Amino acid sequence: MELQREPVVILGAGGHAKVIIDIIRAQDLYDIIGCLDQAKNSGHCVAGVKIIGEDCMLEEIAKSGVNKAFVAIGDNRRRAELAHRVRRLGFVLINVISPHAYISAAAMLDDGVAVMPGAIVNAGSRILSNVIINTKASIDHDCVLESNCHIGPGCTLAGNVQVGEGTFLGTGTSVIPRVRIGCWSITGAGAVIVANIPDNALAVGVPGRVVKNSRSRRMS
Ligand SMILES: CC(=O)SCCNC(=O)CCNC(=O)[C@H](O)C(C)(C)COP(=O)(O)OP(=O)(O)OC[C@H]1O[C@@H](n2cnc3c(N)ncnc32)[C@H](O)[C@@H]1OP(=O)(O)O
Repeated sequence: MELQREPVVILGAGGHAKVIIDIIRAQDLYDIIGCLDQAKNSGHCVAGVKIIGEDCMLEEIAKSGVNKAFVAIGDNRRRAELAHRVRRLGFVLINVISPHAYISAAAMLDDGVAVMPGAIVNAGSRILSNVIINTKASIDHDCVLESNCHIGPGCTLAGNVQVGEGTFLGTGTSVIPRVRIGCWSITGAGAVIVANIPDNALAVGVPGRVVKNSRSRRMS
């Protein structure tokens, strides 16, 4: 008997959404009813999926009986805001996990999480809501990734690392064991983090040093 796929709506239609669509197709659990984006892009397609309108259509979509959504937006603050809004409208946020990622059975994932191809999540790690674990990133044992953070492509987190809410780790960041990176911070591509990083900091280099405040920057 063929499995019934559930309908899901995607918020966002950029490069990140393109990868999310690819993984949802590989998961083979959901039928994508369309993407929501800015009005000027309505009618266009992303990875073969139609942009059916703007976020203001969410209520109408909910009334039509669709109750699954995914926020496919790389910017951490915007993703957090939209996730809050779709939950208030009664949607359930699905997890988008590549079949080419390894997730330990002893790891815990909340909702709205994206795990891209080649990523690894080892035993005892906790991944909270709306986190992105990008391509080939590895999260070793007993890490905690707080909600709305984004672990960029190729990052390596050793054991017992904590990443605060809304933080973005740039491509190829490495973090040694037991370090905490605070909330809404950013690390530059290739940074090696060997000591705790406070909230709202931008840290770059080897070893990673805080060079400025992260507040004015986009998180992607
Ligand atoms: C699938 C995907 O694509 S997911 C998205 C992945 N995206 C990324 O990985 C982006 C990573 N981004 C970076 O590394 C950027 O360079 C950022 C975020 C660190 C730049 O942040 P900004 O606030 O624009 O900082 P700015 O460019 O002013 O740099 C500040 C200082 O840090 C230096 N710097 C910037 N990036 C780095 C880096 N990766 N490593 C070392 N030094 C760096 C700059 O040269 C500058 O030094 P100076 O003050 O001596 O001139």
